[in-house]
Amino acid sequence: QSATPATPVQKSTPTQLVDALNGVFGKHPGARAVHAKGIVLEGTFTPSATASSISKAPHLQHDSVPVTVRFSDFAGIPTIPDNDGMASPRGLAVKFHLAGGAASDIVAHSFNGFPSATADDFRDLLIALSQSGPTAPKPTPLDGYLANHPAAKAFLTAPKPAPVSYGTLPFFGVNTFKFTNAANAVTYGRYQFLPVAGEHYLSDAATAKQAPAYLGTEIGERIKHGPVKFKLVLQVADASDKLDDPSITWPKTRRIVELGTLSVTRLVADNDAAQKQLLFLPNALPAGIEPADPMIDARSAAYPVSFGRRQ
Ligand code: HEM
Repeated sequence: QSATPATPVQKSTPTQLVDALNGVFGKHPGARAVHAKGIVLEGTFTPSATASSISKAPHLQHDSVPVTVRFSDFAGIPTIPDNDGMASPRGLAVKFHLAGGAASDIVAHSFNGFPSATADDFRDLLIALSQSGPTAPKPTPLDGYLANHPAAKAFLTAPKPAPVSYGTLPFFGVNTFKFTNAANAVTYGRYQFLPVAGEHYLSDAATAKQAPAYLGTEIGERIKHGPVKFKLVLQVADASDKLDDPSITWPKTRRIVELGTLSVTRLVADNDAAQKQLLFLPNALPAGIEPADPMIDARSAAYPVSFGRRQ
């Protein structure tokens, strides 16, 4: 792996990061600062035979574990229509319920990349966005930001077609984790959830015809006919890959190791109560998995600020 240079100290506080999200989407009482509209389901995760070669984490050994899953639209707007442009990228958050009441989380989205290399950069982008509404004089702060941040420009302009289903989209962990197996061998990698049903998107014309809550309705119908499954795989870093910059997408040629199968089987009955009470933390990790990118801890400090505000 590339030697990581001394990490620059993060300047933004968790509160400033959440305030910056509120600056873009507005404040919506009771809602998450981003990924505000979602749906909670349950199921199981079954590790693959190769998972324990990567990590000694308990859910990556032999036994299946129960999971709670939340699919979401991107925007921090709880009424966002599922067919709106700001609903992408979609989110997938998974809570693995481990023995003894412990839990471990993965929080992923449907784009293989991130607009910003660091939490500070992300806050700068959010502030530029919030200052660049339709009435802002040109060039806007966002124009200036994007001129100097090609990864952010690529992220914002990349096509993000609406999916047929939450079950027909791949989701990407984006940040890099360090995995240690029982023999102390170390692997660096990024999670990917690959839909077993395949990737399926709607045409623009079909997207425009969808009901505002079509994704929630669709997933409820789909699971009546059988589990909605994803392969959880790890994209393994090459020696040349930068571990702490999620704005750089690694090439598709990287080694992929299968970690297991996520099987989503039922809707949670009181969905509003479940969404309110759920808090996913990217750094909720058992022994055998550690953050390898400082954005993971930055995210995990910001999420509880949003959680506190929506209680
Ligand atoms: C510095 C970067 C980031 C910041 C400051 C940030 C901030 C937040 C905040 C404040 C929430 C709401 C938490 C809550 O109320 O429970 C959230 C939720 C979420 N974020 Fe991030 N985030 C960042 C990076 C990312 C990345 C890289 C991804 C995808 C790989 C991501 C995906 C999600 C998803 C899917 C949710 C919804 C989780 C749920 O269902 O409860 N975020 N984020």
